[in-house]
Amino acid sequence: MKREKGLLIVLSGPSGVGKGTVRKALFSQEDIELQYSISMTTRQPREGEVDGVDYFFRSREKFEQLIKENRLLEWAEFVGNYYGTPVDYVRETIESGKDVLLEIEVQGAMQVKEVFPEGVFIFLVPPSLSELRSRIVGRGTETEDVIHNRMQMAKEEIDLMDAYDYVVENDKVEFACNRIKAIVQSEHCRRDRVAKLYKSLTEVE
Ligand SMILES: Nc1ncnc2c1ncn2[C@@H]1O[C@H](COP(=O)(O)OP(=O)(O)OP(=O)(O)O)[C@@H](O)[C@H]1O
Ligand SMILES: Nc1nc2c(ncn2[C@@H]2O[C@H](COP(=O)(O)O)[C@@H](O)[C@H]2O)c(=O)[nH]1
Repeated sequence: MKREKGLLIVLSGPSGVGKGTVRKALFSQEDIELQYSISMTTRQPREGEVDGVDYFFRSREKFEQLIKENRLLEWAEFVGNYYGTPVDYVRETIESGKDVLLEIEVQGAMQVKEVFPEGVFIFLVPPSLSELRSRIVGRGTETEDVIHNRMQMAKEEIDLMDAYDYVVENDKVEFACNRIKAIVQSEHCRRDRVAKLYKSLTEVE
């Protein structure tokens, strides 16, 4: 069904919970079509990460210039690096009737909520904090210092999960992916039903 406006879906959760892994699983499914909002960051690329695919990797100067020019929908400093969402892509995608997914941390998500309260806000949680630590360590991309800082941030982020519309456990990737798919499908059904009712109640006789 072609919709007038797409959904803005925000996926947050502590670093290492599996947002990227679950997102990739979601994007490989045939019964759901989402567009991914590629973020901008000042952090160094990890091995295998590609500019323009995983992130737009930019200098701090460039990032600060984009903040000044209001070209970011939201931005935040996370463990020493800037991260932000280019606004044009998000607006254009929604206006074209397609759903867009933002994978961002909580400070940024709260900024998006101010501008797009009609968004769908999903918080991904690990089965436990020790499992979260094992996942970050197992990924092998961060130093012990960074892992410590990210675990500290995780506790602060979990305190804010009440602000989200949905909390989804990432126990198994397949289960988490199916839960998110069900949320998106039910949000579509709900909004289509409200739009239909609104139309029928406001049509001139
Ligand atoms: N359900 C799961 N069970 C076990 N391991 C998982 C699960 N989901 C993800 N992982 C593993 O956890 C590690 C972190 O996953 P991922 O990089 O997707 O997390 P993230 O939330 O995107 O992290 P960041 O916010 O730091 O980018 C990866 O090694 C991934 O393979
Ligand atoms: N506020 C924003 N947070 C973002 C954005 N893109 C990614 N992120 C989040 O940052 C942390 C760290 O990411 P990593 O790739 O360095 O591990 C993680 O929680 C991401 O979800 C963004 O555009 N805005």
